[in-house]
Amino acid sequence: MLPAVAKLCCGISYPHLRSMAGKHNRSCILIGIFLSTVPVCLLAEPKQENSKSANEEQLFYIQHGQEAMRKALSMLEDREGWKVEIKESNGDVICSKVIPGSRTVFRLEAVLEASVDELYDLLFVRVEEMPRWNPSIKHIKVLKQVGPETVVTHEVSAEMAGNLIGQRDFLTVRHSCKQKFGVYLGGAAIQLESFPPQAGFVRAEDGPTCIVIRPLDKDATKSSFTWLLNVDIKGWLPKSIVNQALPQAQLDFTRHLRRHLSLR
Ligand SMILES: CC(C)CCC[C@@H](C)[C@H]1CC[C@H]2[C@@H]3CC=C4C[C@@H](O)CC[C@]4(C)[C@H]3CC[C@]12C
Repeated sequence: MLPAVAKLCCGISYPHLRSMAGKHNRSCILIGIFLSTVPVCLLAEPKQENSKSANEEQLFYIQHGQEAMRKALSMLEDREGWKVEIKESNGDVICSKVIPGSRTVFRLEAVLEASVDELYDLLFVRVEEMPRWNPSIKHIKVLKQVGPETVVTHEVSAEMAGNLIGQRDFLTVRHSCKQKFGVYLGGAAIQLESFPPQAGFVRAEDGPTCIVIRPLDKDATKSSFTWLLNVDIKGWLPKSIVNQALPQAQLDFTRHLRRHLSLR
């Protein structure tokens, strides 16, 4: 349905987008169309030439990542049913929504003083360096680099005083898509036989999740940052505690990111 709508829009009212799409190569052809404030993203199937050269395993990761991004974007696109949870004085807003299966997801919207490229670099390309500037994250390792747009990562959250939840680890496929209108970072948990849950850690499951970064002003020194946090942190915990800790984790993340940006 969504791709059909998007194709229709490209063909009829966005011919420049259609011609642009042809200029993008690789598996990641994504067209964000601003039907509302959140884009509808169209992900093309990986191209034939690509699938021939990439082995099946790589294709599996790419498709898993693309699928996560597509699902997360369609959650963001649905403007119904969001409840404002937190409004910060700096303009950051977090909304929540209960999705089928009774999990609560959180959407943070913020404006960051950095270009889309800078944020892409910090949050995707140099993801392993994140624990250096974000004390909520203990460790991030890229386990597999599946082409320039897709990675498999292992993350460990930091132990925090006063945090009732405790450390978690995550195994995630992260897929990125960089295009003229901004950057999309999608992800979803995966399981790897070669990387089973570690003793002493509760393996949490991230995703389908997505971060959308778009340029705000003409000189592109500011970007809008929309982050759908959709995580099953596992373990036996009261929902009330989890649903308080997660938006707090988003605020902390954004605070650390801003501080890091201010030190450049
Ligand atoms: C115990 C609970 C409360 C802690 C939850 C910690 C969560 C919020 C942390 C742990 C690992 C973190 C992720 C680590 C890596 C990335 C990849 C990057 O491209 C975007 C941010 C993102 C996706 C982080 C988002 C926040 C994250 C999921």
